[in-house]
Amino acid sequence: MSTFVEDLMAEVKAKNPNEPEFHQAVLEVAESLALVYERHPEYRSAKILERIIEPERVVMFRVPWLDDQGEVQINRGFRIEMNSAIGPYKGGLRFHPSVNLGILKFLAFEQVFKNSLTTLPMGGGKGGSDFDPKGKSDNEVMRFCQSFMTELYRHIGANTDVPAGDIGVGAREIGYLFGQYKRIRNEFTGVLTGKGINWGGSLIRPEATGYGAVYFAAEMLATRGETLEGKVCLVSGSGNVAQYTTEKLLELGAKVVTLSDSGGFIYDEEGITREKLDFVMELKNLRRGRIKEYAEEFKSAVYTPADPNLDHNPMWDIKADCAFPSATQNEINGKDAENMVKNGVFLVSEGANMPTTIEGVRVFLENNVLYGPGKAANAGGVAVSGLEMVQNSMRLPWSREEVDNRLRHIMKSIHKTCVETAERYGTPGNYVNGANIGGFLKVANAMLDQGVV
Ligand SMILES: NC(=O)C1=CN([C@@H]2O[C@H](COP(=O)(O)OP(=O)(O)OC[C@H]3O[C@@H](n4cnc5c(N)ncnc54)[C@H](O)[C@@H]3O)[C@@H](O)[C@H]2O)C=CC1
Ligand SMILES: O=C(O)CCC(=O)C(=O)O
Repeated sequence: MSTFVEDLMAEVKAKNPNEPEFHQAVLEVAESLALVYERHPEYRSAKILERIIEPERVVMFRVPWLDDQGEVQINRGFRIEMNSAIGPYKGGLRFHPSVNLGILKFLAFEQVFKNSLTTLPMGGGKGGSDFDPKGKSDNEVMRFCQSFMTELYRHIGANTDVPAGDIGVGAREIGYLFGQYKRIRNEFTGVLTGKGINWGGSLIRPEATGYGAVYFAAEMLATRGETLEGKVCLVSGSGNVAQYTTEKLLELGAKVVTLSDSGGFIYDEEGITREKLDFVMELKNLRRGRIKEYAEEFKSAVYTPADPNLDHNPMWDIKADCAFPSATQNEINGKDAENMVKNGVFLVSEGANMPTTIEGVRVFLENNVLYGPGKAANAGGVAVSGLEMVQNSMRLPWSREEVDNRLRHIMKSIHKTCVETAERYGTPGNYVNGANIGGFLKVANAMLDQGVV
């Protein structure tokens, strides 16, 4: 580790105690930027990274609501407005009991670089709450969302900060949040993305993150003259990103054999077909059930419950060619990464944000795995959110084909930026450096132009 990185990390840890995920995200970027700082001391003297690390604004607020029994419940709400050098703050809202300041800061920090890579004018932000939508009635979710927006509305706006979905925030939640914003502000604007198609949403936004992660994988494979046809793929998660990753993989002739949720994973050796995926979509999006039910429905599948006492996840110990982690942060540790390499996995395209630990990333890079980090591979979601903002400004919706073509083009361009930047900075094939440096340069140059703000 260079002295620059050591000093920076000591300060980050001292100023942001008890935020391990944030430290991890900063360390990964700082290590890449050490290569840039050797050539461009102007970024170092202007303390660009030190400024990016400090959120422009953090809003933390009380979210009181009444449950179906009439009892008062209190959650904590957050919005991290991380960086607005290249556009309005943009990034999702996460509703999950694990949400805290450190997790949202890591996500907002990643978002700054990711949004820059999309080529669209979007700054970085993230928000959410420790509210758990699991097991709540629609009315409870609505009352929570209305209370959340009753504070959040002051801080956001179509040209200021545009939230969207993330874990636990899908079409239902965005609908309730948008309804409350419109009621309070008395205006119909593109203040949120991921909206319903009849009220300002964009076609392909629900599919975009998953499709994008697969397009990115196809680009990586093309560098070795390969395609996804016939590849055996591990997909984790079973929510929005996992579902549309699976859909696109099936379309391109790959075989998907796993899906998971926080309870455990299913392994279907025969492969998840279109019909089985429809079952998962109904199970997760409408009935809001557990993935375990897949193995009860389809006899070709085996369900393995999650075991917190194991030092690895047996799902990552299954023979396969490609992996698409699409659940949550740090779901692949060093041991998992070793198991994957041992079992033949030679491509990892991250649909989730930071699903691989620092040790896991090291294993992938040392073993020449085609490793697409989340901030590049899953940027398709926010990219189509950016396209939703464009359509809202024009008050003109685009066709499915138009949006999908633009998404493909953006993923191709992100891939090209990663490859060319990694090469320019002396680490060919290293998508981590390519994404970190490629995302950084645009933001850093904008910050230099705009003075010390
Ligand atoms: N929705 C989007 O457009 C984007 C999402 N992402 C990332 O993709 C990942 C998945 O998000 P979505 O599919 O949108 O959320 P979702 O709420 O639709 O699905 C989340 C999935 O992850 C699983 N999960 C959550 N916590 C878990 C845990 N602790 N252990 C095991 N499984 C767990 C859930 O059971 C569920 O299957 C997250 O890392 C998110 O930040 C990244 C870019 C955009
Ligand atoms: O669509 C968006 O604005 C946010 C997507 C998101 O939260 C992410 O890229 O992690």
